Amino acid sequence: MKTVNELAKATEITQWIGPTDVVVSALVSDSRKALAGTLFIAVKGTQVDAHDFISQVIEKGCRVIVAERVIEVPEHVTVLVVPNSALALGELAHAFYDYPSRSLELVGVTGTNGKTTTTTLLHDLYTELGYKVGLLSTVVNLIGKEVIPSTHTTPDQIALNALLADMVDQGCSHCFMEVSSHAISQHRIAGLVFKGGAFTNITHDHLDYHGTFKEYIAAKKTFFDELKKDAFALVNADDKNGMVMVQNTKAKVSTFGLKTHADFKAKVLENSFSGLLLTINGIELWTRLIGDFNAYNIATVYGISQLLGSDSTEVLTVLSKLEAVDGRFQFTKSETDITAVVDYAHTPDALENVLKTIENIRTRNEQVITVVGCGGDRDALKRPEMARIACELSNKVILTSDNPRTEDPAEILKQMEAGVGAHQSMKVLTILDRDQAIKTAVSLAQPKDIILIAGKGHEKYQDINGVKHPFDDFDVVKNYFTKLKK
Ligand SMILES: CC(=O)N[C@H]1[C@@H](OP(=O)(O)OP(=O)(O)OC[C@H]2O[C@@H](n3ccc(=O)[nH]c3=O)[C@H](O)[C@@H]2O)O[C@H](CO)[C@@H](O)[C@@H]1O[C@H](C)C(=O)N[C@@H](C)C(=O)N[C@H](CCC(=O)O)C(=O)O
Ligand SMILES: Nc1ncnc2c1ncn2[C@@H]1O[C@H](COP(=O)(O)OP(=O)(O)OP(=O)(O)O)[C@@H](O)[C@H]1O
Ligand SMILES: N[C@H](CCC[C@H](N)C(=O)O)C(=O)O
Ligand SMILES: [Mg+2]
Repeated sequence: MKTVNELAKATEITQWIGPTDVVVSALVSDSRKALAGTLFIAVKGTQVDAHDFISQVIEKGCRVIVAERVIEVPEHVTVLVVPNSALALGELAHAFYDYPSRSLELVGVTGTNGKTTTTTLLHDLYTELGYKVGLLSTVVNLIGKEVIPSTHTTPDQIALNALLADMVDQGCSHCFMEVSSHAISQHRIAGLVFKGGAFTNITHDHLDYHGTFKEYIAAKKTFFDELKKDAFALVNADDKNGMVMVQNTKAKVSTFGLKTHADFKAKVLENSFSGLLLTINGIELWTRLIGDFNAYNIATVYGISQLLGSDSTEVLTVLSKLEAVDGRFQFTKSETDITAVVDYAHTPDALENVLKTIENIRTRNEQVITVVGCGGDRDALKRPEMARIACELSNKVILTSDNPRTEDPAEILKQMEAGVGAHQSMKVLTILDRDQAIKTAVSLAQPKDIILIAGKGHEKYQDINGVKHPFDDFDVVKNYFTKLKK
């Protein structure tokens, strides 16, 4: 419970209409969840403008409304007019939950790829170091070992602050969280105090939402623009937009990388199906993670740990024991010696990295068979690109469905096929049903071949028209492997 007076201190209010001493039991931004005593914040979204629901929530008993314009309400209702409701929602939610980020070492990781991997490694690292740690990620949210299912990469303002408050209540010292570009644009992280932020990389994704690559960069950069002076900003020195991210930051800037000079510099010595041997700032380290891109992730994690003041030797010892994240280069072998790799590569860059990793670590001239699709209601421009990359770096490609969501999967596949050059088309099969596509890959594979199943990684469902049908790439391929005769 909080009074409007207390809450109002947390955000800019341009006009205040009505009573000031009202008690608020909860914050709500979805009219369907409004109850008597709750404060309703009207946010204009991509589908609807919640200002249209204000009279409905007043009927349900809301006595306080936060809105972007003056609205006519009964006398007993308070209206707080704010310049930006989404921003106010973040700041008010932070205040409502007693400013939880101030009591945590909160570190945010942004970038196109590598957020889940780095934040999860950080969670596991700090847990091993003896701390109770929170994690907010695409795969799962964790408070220590307690699992809270994840619906977004970065939760909305209310859910996010409620989770951070639970972390504080349950004695967490740190929280590592993914910061998606959608979250930055929608002010889901407004009001939070970050101990530091890290930038992994930026490549083609989400242009459906941000419009242009320039706008996508600008959205990510805002995160660093808003870090405080005593925070750290760790960026990828090898990414051409790494320094762009921190052009206007007040935070203390450090870099990591493999190719150019960097404060935390990694060098890959060996790369195989059992892991990576690398050096970080000259110290040798063995990790179970696979692929050069994971050397970047390890360098990010190591860099953050040093910026948080942890002991370098202790950190490196633990890092060498950590397991890969679910659905990230997760592999299994059939009794007939076919390898299947399940990976969450759902962007052109990630797909290229994973296929190049396979190219580097395969020992003989095995065939690489790639099964890949692209999600519906997401950036369509990456579809032909991903098909082109799959063809260039595989011996055989099976184009299939990912999460079509509300789109026609056959149409998505046509857009992917447009990326396949005439000289490559012999390599390509299109099989809409993902289960059948995986089955076909298994039947085409010879002993020693490698099947890459890309795009869905850890996901346990296929979203078709809003219905989540149980589906797990790893289980499906393992099942077809068991049916193979030796
Ligand atoms: C495109 C997008 O990001 N949409 C997010 C956005 O929804 P929106 O702007 O479309 O909202 P809207 O439906 O127009 O509604 C506007 C407001 O009206 C309210 N409303 C709506 C209906 C109603 O009856 N009553 C009502 O009050 C809503 O609660 C909302 O406050 O705000 C919602 C509330 O925070 C999010 O749940 C929703 O995420 C959707 C489900 C989504 O799929 N988002 C994905 C793209 C996303 O956010 N992904 C990133 C990761 C991307 C990556 O890097 O891989 C993530 O962080 O998860
Ligand atoms: N540092 C990296 N650079 C490039 N590609 C990477 C990197 N780390 C992981 N990948 C690739 O990207 C895929 C997604 O990795 P991860 O889940 O860690 O990224 P993410 O940023 O959390 O993605 P999302 O935006 O969906 O939350 C992996 O399966 C792998 O193929
Ligand atoms: N966080 C990403 C996940 C994409 C995963 C892929 N399987 C798809 O459905 O496109 C997104 O929401 O765009
Ligand atoms: Mg993620």
